[in-house]
Amino acid sequence: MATINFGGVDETVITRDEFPLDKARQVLRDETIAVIGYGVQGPGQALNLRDNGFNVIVGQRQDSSSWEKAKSDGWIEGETLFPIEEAAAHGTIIANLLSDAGQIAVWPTLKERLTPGKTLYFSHGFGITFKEHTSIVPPAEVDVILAAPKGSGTSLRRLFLSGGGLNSSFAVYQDATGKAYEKAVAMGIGIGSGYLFETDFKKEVYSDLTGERGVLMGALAGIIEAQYQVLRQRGHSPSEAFNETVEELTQSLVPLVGENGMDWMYANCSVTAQRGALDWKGRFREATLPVLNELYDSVASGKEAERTIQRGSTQGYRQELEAELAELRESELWQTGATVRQLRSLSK
Ligand SMILES: NC(=O)c1ccc[n+]([C@@H]2O[C@H](COP(=O)([O-])OP(=O)(O)OC[C@H]3O[C@@H](n4cnc5c(N)ncnc54)[C@H](O)[C@@H]3O)[C@@H](O)[C@H]2O)c1
Ligand SMILES: CC(C)(O)[C@@H](O)C(=O)O
Ligand SMILES: [Mg+2]
Ligand SMILES: [Mg+2]
Repeated sequence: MATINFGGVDETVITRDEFPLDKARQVLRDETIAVIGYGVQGPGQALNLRDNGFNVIVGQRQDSSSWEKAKSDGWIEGETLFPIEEAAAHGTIIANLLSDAGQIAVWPTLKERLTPGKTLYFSHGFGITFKEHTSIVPPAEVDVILAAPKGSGTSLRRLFLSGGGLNSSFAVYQDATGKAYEKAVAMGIGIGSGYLFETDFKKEVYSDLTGERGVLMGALAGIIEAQYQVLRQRGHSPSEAFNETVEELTQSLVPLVGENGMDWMYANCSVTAQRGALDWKGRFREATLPVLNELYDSVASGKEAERTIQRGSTQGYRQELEAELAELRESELWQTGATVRQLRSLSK
């Protein structure tokens, strides 16, 4: 375990150097990891674990598109691919990677198979933290651990295949065997994490729900829509509005932020741009602070969890989500984006 100073604050970080893959394999050598759910994280984690040499099986609803996807990813019916009940019975580490709302309906099935000494693994603190809403209360004799990749399961798999690793947080909620900590770290390494940051279930879910509703997804889409709208209403063409709002952001400036920080991106723009951005960023910060505080309160009060569960448990919810995404995709803004993306290949 390394102590690393982040902006003046010491934090505990696990690196692959001190907890190499061989050690992770050693810790989990007698375990069968049953990955339950094959949505986005399910495939990423199950395939990385399998390729890393762990003993993995997948549990999924039969006659679902995810079942077919699992088969096409090389999981074999009756050998490494089972209905949820069977996989949970075979698994000694039950990796609960169902949707957060879906975990509620399946919980009694998993709970029944969580015999003493087994491990319950999550990639989110949701089910445990919001137990008043989920009723997920694990038996006392099992370890309860978390490794939560800080990014999409798609990126987790892509980075793994390219030899990299996505950073994850990890936590122990319940240590029944005295080995929960090393199992959590070993799972984190096994699924293909780069660095592992220690947290607890509550902090993980509060920060994660705030991040995705805020800057990472909700605020990102919202501020893009607002600026595009202003530019269009002031007479700019779709392509001009899109290029100045999205294309330059994703293709030129955000990669520079990722590479070397905000000041580096600023320093690579004109003095005119730097002056204006430095003058205006405070206005944007102040304008969004109340919204972000309201969002955090909504997360901490359980309101966000309640809404996720309520909406996520209704019949036909996947189709509703699809329809909302289609509306986004078919908007002038994102249709313009589709055309602009096609032009990228021509300019290569
Ligand atoms: N999507 C990500 O990249 C990501 C990143 C970090 C953490 N997580 C966490 O990982 C977990 C899994 O997320 P995900 O996005 O992969 O899930 P998801 O929403 O894609 O759902 C996973 C699977 O659950 C199945 N499912 C849902 N309800 C069910 C039910 N009642 N019975 C049986 N199966 C059901 C779905 O068919 C799907 O195959 C969640 O806790 C999530 O918060 C996800
Ligand atoms: C990929 C995200 C947004 O980081 C994750 O938290 C999720 O819920 O999918
Ligand atoms: Mg999330
Ligand atoms: Mg997240």
